[in-house]
Amino acid sequence: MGLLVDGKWVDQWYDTEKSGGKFIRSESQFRNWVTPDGEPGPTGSGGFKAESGRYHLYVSLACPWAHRTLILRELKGLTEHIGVSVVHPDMLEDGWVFEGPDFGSDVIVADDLYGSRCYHELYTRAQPDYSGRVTVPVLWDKQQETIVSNESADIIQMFNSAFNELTGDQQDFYPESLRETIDAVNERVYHDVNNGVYKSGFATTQSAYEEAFDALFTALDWLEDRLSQQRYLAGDQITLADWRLFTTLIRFDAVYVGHFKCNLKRIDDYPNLSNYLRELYQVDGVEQTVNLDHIKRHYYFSHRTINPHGVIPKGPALDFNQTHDRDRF
Ligand SMILES: N[C@@H](CCC(=O)N[C@@H](CS)C(=O)NCC(=O)O)C(=O)O
Repeated sequence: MGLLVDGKWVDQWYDTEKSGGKFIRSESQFRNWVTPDGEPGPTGSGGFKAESGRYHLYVSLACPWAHRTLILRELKGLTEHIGVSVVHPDMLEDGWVFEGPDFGSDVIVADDLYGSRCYHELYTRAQPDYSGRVTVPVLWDKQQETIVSNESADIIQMFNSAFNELTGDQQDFYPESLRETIDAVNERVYHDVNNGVYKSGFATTQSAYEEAFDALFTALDWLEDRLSQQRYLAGDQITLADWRLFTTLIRFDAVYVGHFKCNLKRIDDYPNLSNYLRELYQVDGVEQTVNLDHIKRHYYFSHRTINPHGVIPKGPALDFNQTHDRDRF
């Protein structure tokens, strides 16, 4: 685990000393957008036109942020247009790498474009003097050999609409009329739930942990209540808000309850959240993006400050294919 400083890899864990034990997530630095015509998007520079085969996605199957991009790639019919490379789930002294011990998963781990060993080589290929965290996901442009974006929230918006002409898929998970609601839900879900579990798990003081824990379970109660009144977070259609929550919920009982000490309740204890989770899991294309072997292996084996011996729990038994009751709406 580490980061790049002026293009050189430095092995160090998150520094929580200056923030009173709190984990503070850094901002993503590559913020360009793929657009239908190559015009600049809301941030960054232009020159990234939507084209088949031009872009490549680098992910970890363990990572909830990368997971969002894989889901949108499936749902928007982009699998033939955008390739994917998967890192090994063990993230140790060299950060994410493309090699590692077998642990019972048959997913191929490799950098399909450059055959790199370390994932940070991709960042220095894009920017030789890069300083900052080396995170997944990355949307890579094979033509300019650079990173278009390393911000999953932006990548899922690009996938939602930039390639529509190419794929003919007009489904809209971020419709104009619901944007205000979606953005408001996202804001709370991001801080208290998606990032909230990390703030709880990576806290190094009791008070920082308890603050994150309380905000997380207050937000889960709010979501449970919302989902007792409507089928999805923004109303009666699935939107980006749902997919952004989904990737945290699917990891919750297997990892966050134990490893990140988010143990007031399990998702299974919330009737609406658990049925909603199963419904989203059963949407066509989603199940194949979920890999619980990579998920459990990554968190329990890589976070040695939290779990020094890297022992991975065998349970819990989970079955997201059980029937759900969400068609009651
Ligand atoms: N804001 C980024 C966050 C991505 C992120 O933090 N990914 C984690 C994996 S779950 C990572 O690669 N961490 C490596 C590190 O922080 O050094 C996004 O949503 O794309």
